[in-house]
Amino acid sequence: MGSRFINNVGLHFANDIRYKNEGQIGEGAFGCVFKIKDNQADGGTGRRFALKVPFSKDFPSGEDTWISEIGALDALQAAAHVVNKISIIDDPLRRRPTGATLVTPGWIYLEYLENGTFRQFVRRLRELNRTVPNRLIWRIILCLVRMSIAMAWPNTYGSGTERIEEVERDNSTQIISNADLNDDNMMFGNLDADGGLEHQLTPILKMIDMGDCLRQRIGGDEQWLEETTNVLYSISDHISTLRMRGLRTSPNDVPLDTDIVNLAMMSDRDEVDLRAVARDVLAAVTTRTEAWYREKYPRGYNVDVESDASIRDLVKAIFFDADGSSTV
Ligand SMILES: Nc1ncnc2c1ncn2[C@@H]1O[C@H](COP(=O)(O)OP(=O)(O)OP(=O)(O)O)[C@@H](O)[C@H]1O
Repeated sequence: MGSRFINNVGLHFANDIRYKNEGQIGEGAFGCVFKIKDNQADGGTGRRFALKVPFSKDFPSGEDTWISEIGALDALQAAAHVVNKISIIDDPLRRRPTGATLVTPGWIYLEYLENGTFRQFVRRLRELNRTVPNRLIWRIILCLVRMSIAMAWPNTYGSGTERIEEVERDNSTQIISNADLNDDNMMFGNLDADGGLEHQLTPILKMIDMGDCLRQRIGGDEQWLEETTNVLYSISDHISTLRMRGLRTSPNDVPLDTDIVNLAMMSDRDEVDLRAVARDVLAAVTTRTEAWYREKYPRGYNVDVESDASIRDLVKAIFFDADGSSTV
């Protein structure tokens, strides 16, 4: 879309010393995404955020069960594996600077996710051509499962502080599904020193683009099973991709977990139980430690690849170059 549109967004930020527009970082079919630096944040360390502006029309505010992107983001705002919508005080886009003729009915500010898309991650794994530890793959699968849990129990994540998604005992009365959960629509955030088992070694993966979401009322248990199975189908392609990237570069490497291989084939099944998948994946992340793999493969295998140090090393190679700046 035209540079006039981009310049127009720029004009709104140009005279506001609180922010620096660091330029366009993405352009999709329906809008532009900009990277904005907040000069005041954290005492001047310059936290970034993303600004998503549609070219025209509104964020489609759907017919039938389709919901708008803002609606979907609001519905899942407290889910840890969904990008956070943020608000800024005295929003520069609400002012009318001289010369600006920006025509857009809406925009959203999002937390800035530093570490690139799932697609870039997979490309980087291919380039590196190194054995991918099972423990790394399990952690990323758990992020995908957590996203599915958020979609399966949207009533739980509409408000409150951000929390890790957990399955609930009762089925929900509605679900939200993302018809476009492709590999460009998930991005990695940061490592989290307090992120426990899940995000201390591997950065969090979040759903970012919710422009094609459906909200469905659930009539009963059968429908719930059908719809949550569909939600799981939407992550199964990505698990298959991880399985394909689960390269073993030497016959001595610990083999790719057969349970990962089985999960990658879940779209062959008519019904998949989200609670069972969540339980099994969480159990794998929790119990399949380096020691677990060492016990399973006692002799002749290179189990070092499953160590925390090896995962850290690979994560550094995937997401950071030597000077610490992002490679993706
Ligand atoms: N929160 C974010 N942090 C960092 N980069 C982002 C963020 N959101 C979007 N981007 C960048 O902008 C690109 C486009 O974002 P997004 O998919 O949300 O836009 P879109 O216009 O809906 O695209 P499309 O409809 O074609 O999928 C992403 O692939 C990513 O590179």
